[in-house]
Amino acid sequence: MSRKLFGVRVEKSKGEITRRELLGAGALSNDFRPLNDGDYLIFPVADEMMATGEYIFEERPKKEALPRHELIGGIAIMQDDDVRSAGLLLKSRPVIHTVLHSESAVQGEYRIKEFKVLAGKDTTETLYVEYGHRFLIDLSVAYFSARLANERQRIYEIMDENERVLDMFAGVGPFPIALSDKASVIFAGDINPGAVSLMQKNIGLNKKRNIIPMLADALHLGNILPAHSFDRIIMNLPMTSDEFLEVAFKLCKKGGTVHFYTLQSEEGEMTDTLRRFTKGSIREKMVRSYSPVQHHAVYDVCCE
Ligand SMILES: C[S@@+](CC[C@H](N)C(=O)[O-])C[C@H]1O[C@@H](n2cnc3c(N)ncnc32)[C@H](O)[C@@H]1O
Repeated sequence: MSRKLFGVRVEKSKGEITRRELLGAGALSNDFRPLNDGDYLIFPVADEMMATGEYIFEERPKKEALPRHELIGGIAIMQDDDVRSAGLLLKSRPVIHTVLHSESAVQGEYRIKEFKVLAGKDTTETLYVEYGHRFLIDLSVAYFSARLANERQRIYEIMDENERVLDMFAGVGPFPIALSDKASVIFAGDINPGAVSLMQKNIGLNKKRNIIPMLADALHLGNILPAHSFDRIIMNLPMTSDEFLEVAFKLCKKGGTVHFYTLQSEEGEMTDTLRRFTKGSIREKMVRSYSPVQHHAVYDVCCE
């Protein structure tokens, strides 16, 4: 829309300084575009006293607020089934190639969501980069969330060199790949063949030589791997990881650490359960809020 407004006409060489002065004085009508007039610029102003005349200005197009979304590589995931907002999101950043609507919560043994394509390329695959590591992700095949990126980095930072690590629910391999530079070896199991296949590709993509991917039910790991042989064990299956605690503490060395992830409503909810397995220290930390009544927590548990 165009409108007749007061304006200040200045030489182009003085354009930037004038713009800043008008902005600083609160006089610039920023909803309208400045006019280009040969060697001059004309800024729209609210104050007649400052004006050099009246001019016709074009209104700037209003930026629409983008819908809430989670970004994984080139895929934006929206909670709402809204095709129009998905179109805005797709155009907002060149990196976004697909906008999905998550039609379900994480579900089933493989912890996968159902997705519908709202805009862009018809795919659930993308390439995601986290702290310099690259991951092939296929959200319809295996679980992945970028929200634990800082948590993976936290564990990397507290680790010692040459640790033996076990990830019992490794998915496409984000924890093993994030930790591999410090570890001597990482055993990484998952029950989902699709996740293990992507994990193998991700190990190759990041040229890691010390990760052993395993297609395995974590319940059987106590029969496959030597007892008390790991310095650090990752248990990221928040809904049901308590069912695997016996196996984890059988495999953890004395003095080693189990990182136990869970969904809970109150702080300390799992402390008594964990106390059954160790006399060592139990430290709890909130990872992120999950729903109005639950949060994702991690317990760093020392095996004694
Ligand atoms: C919440 S996801 C976490 C994946 C990965 N750690 C991450 O952060 O992206 C849990 C994973 O556990 C796997 N899983 C579920 N039950 C399992 C079991 N009994 N044994 C091994 N893996 C299992 C699922 O297939 C899924 O990939």
